[in-house]
This record gives sequence, C-alpha cells and structure tokens, in this order.
Amino acid sequence: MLRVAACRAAPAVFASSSSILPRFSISRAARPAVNFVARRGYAEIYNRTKPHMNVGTIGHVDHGKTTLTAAITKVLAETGGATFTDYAQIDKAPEEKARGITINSSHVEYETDSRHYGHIDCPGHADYIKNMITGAAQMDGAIIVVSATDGQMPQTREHLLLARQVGIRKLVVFINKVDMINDPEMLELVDMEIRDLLSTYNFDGENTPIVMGSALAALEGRDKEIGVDKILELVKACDAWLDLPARDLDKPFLMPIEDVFSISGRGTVATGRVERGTALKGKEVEILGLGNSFKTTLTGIEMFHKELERAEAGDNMGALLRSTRRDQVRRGQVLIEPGSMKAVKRFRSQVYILTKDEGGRYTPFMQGYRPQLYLRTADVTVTLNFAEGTPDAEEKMAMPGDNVELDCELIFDLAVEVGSRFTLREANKTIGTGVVTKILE
Ligand SMILES: Nc1nc2c(ncn2[C@@H]2O[C@H](COP(=O)(O)OP(=O)(O)OP(=O)(O)O)[C@@H](O)[C@H]2O)c(=O)[nH]1
Ligand SMILES: [Mg+2]
Repeated sequence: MLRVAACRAAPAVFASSSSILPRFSISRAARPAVNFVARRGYAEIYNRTKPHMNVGTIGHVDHGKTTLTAAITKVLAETGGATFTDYAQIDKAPEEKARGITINSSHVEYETDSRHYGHIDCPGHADYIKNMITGAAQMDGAIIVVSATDGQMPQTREHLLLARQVGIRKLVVFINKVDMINDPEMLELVDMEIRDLLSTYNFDGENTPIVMGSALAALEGRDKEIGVDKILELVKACDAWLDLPARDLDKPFLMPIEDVFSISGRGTVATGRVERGTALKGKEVEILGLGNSFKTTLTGIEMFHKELERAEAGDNMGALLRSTRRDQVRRGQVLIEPGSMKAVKRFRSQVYILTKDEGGRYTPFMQGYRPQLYLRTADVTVTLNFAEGTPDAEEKMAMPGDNVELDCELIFDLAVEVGSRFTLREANKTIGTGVVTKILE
C-alpha cells in the first residue's frame, strides 16, 4: 500500500527528458518574475523607494481591528501617506481566491516616513485562522488589538499562538477603547496581563511596544490625545519595532527540483525555480530528501540556454551537478546551500481542513488517515495523527472546516522547516492546507 509520488511522477520526468530545450523555454515563459506588490493587486500609487512590509490587525472579535484599520488610513491620509478607507469598505471583505480556498480579507495600504505597508484585516475569527495557516496573506508583523474593557480573551490567545507558529516574530499591541475606561489602574492591569501573555507565547513581553488609545475616537476625529495622537504613536512603534523581512536574496540558497535530465557529454542537470538565495557556479551544494541526501559541486548554471555564473531567487535554472548519476536525483528533492536545511520525516503542523464547498471532503477523517502531502515539488504519502497528548485521539475526528494540530509522519524524508507550507490531497482533491510548526525527532 505504500505509495510515493516521486514514482508516480516519474513518467512525466522521462517524457520530458527527450525534449529538454522546449521545456526549458516553456517554463521560462510561463513564469515571468512577478512583482510581489503588483501580484497582490495594490494600486501603484506610492513611490516604491521605501521598503515594503506586510502587517495586519489580529485579536479577539469586536475588539476593534477593523475600526483601527480604518483609523490608520484616515490619520495617514492627512499626511498624504494613505487613501482613507472607511469601515464599511474594509468590512465588505472582497472574496479572494488563494490556492483554491476562499479567504475573506481586506487589504489596505499606507506609507510612513520610512516604510510602505500592506495591511490585512479579516472580517471574522475563522478567516484569521484560515488566513494565517494557508499564508494567503502572509504577515511579516502584526498589530494585536486588545479591548481595554475586556482584556485578553480566548481569540487573543489563539491569534497570538498562531502568529508565533507561522513565524511572526514581533508584534505591536494596541489597547483599544480606552475612552470607556475611567480607572487608570485598570489600564495598568491590562498592560501587565498582555506582557505576561506575550512572554507565554515566546514574544518579547518586556520590550514590545504597547499603545493605549481609541480607534473610534481617531476615526471620528475627537479626543485627539487618545485618538489621532495614539494612531501616530502606533505607526511609529511599527516602524521602530517590527523588523523588515529578510529579502529572499539574502537567505541561503534553495531550489526545489522540478525535473532531472541527463545530457550526454555533460552529466546530470536538475531544473527548478530558485526559491531563495543565490547559486554560484563552482560552489558546493547539497541535494536533500527522498531518502537520498548528498553533497556535490555545482559545475554549471544554465538559463535561457546560456551558461551563467550565478542564479538568484526567482530564476528558473538548470543546475549541472558534478559526478552525479541521474538516478540519484529526483523531483521533490531540493538543491540547497549545504547544511542550511534538514531532511525530516516527522513534524507537527497546524492544518485547516477544507469544507466541501471549498472543494474538500464531505466527511471527517480519523487518526491514522493517509493522504498525499504536497510540499514544494514533492508529493509523499503521510500518516496523520492528532498531536501527541490530544485527549481521546482514537475517537477524535477532524471535520471539514476544522483547524487542527496534527503530527505528520512521511514515508520518505523531505526538506522541511518550521513555517514550510503544504497541502494535503486525496484522489485529486485538495482536502487540507497546513503549516509546519515543529520538527519532531
Ligand atoms: N467606545 C469605543 N468603541 C469602539 C472603539 N473601537 C471600536 N469600537 C466599537 O467596537 C465594535 C467592534 O469594532 P470592530 O472594529 O468591528 O471590531 P473587530 O475587531 O473588527 O471585530 P470582528 O472583525 O468582528 O472580529 C464596533 O461597534 C466599534 O464601533 C473605541 O475605541 N471605543
Ligand atoms: Mg473586523
């Protein structure tokens, strides 16, 4: 019953090996380098000299995420850094399709003295969860909104946990609705409580900026000292505290292998699109995954049918590998900077199970379910169990629409790291999408 996708994919590899040149040119043409910002559909109204960063408002239902989003655009519109987007426009939630899943979310954008921000706000709790797991709107940093009247609530905690798991390292806190609080001691309490909570979820509770204000006051243009002034303070805190994401070029080299050819007189060539970093001709590289990991030298780089000295993130390249037999390399492995990743079989993950309306299953599945896991170009059978320690795991079911923590056990190892995203499929149907939260030894 063991199945490996790499085997099932083999015919395609062989079929295309006889037509290396046409395939090369097709894959180049089919995948032009896409401008990240343009792809997201942001209007080209700002100058692009400032670094871009994606943020979003997260937090418990009704704590004021959408009001705050509207308030930020309103306040920054006055400095020319944004177009005011009112509450109703943001909460209208245009439907956007991402990897076959409908995510309800709203993008706005604004500019500060030093940065350009893309900002995402979701209409409801379930959308935030789905959004963070699927990475449909990836956040590099987030603003967690906590109402001073309630303090931290269950979804405050759930969003913090997920933010941490999907790789958000830093947050800024906005304690909202302070117009409703008369007792300063109450605010001190909320401050202490949220710092504790941040530390519990491995954020820097001591140094994280906490801004206290009223999004509604800012939006309505009243009580400047808790309204507009606090929005400006919040935006300054984002500029100062949230780190810009590392540019893909600065990360270690990674190319998921899509195809393998043997070229007579030259040797074995692996092709794929460079996901991050830079490859240099003559450097040592490592091939990782599918039970066959080893180091070799990158003796040649080919793009556009030309020999080049280097390839970088976004390029489709052919990698000529020294002393490597064709049968040592397969689609699903990765070509990396040696030592920068590990191949593993077991990891913990947070998975969203698609509903039937999203093209997913009609029925739940139980412990031990075995679909195919797709990660980058790999496709391997996986056994899914509820995360270790889940009570009554034997009787538990994962229902369509659920967000579940699952331990995954692959039948072959793959290059996996915390934050890697994958999909689960059975019989040509996507049934789930997930993110790796922990590597299990
Ligand atoms: N008094 C007061 N009310 C506020 C403030 N900010 C937001 N509200 C009110 O709180 C309610 C919820 O605000 P939203 O912005 O919709 O909250 P949300 O977090 O986006 O809610 P969901 O998207 O449903 O999770 C609305 O009635 C707002 O007018 C504030 O600073 N002061
Ligand atoms: Mg909202």
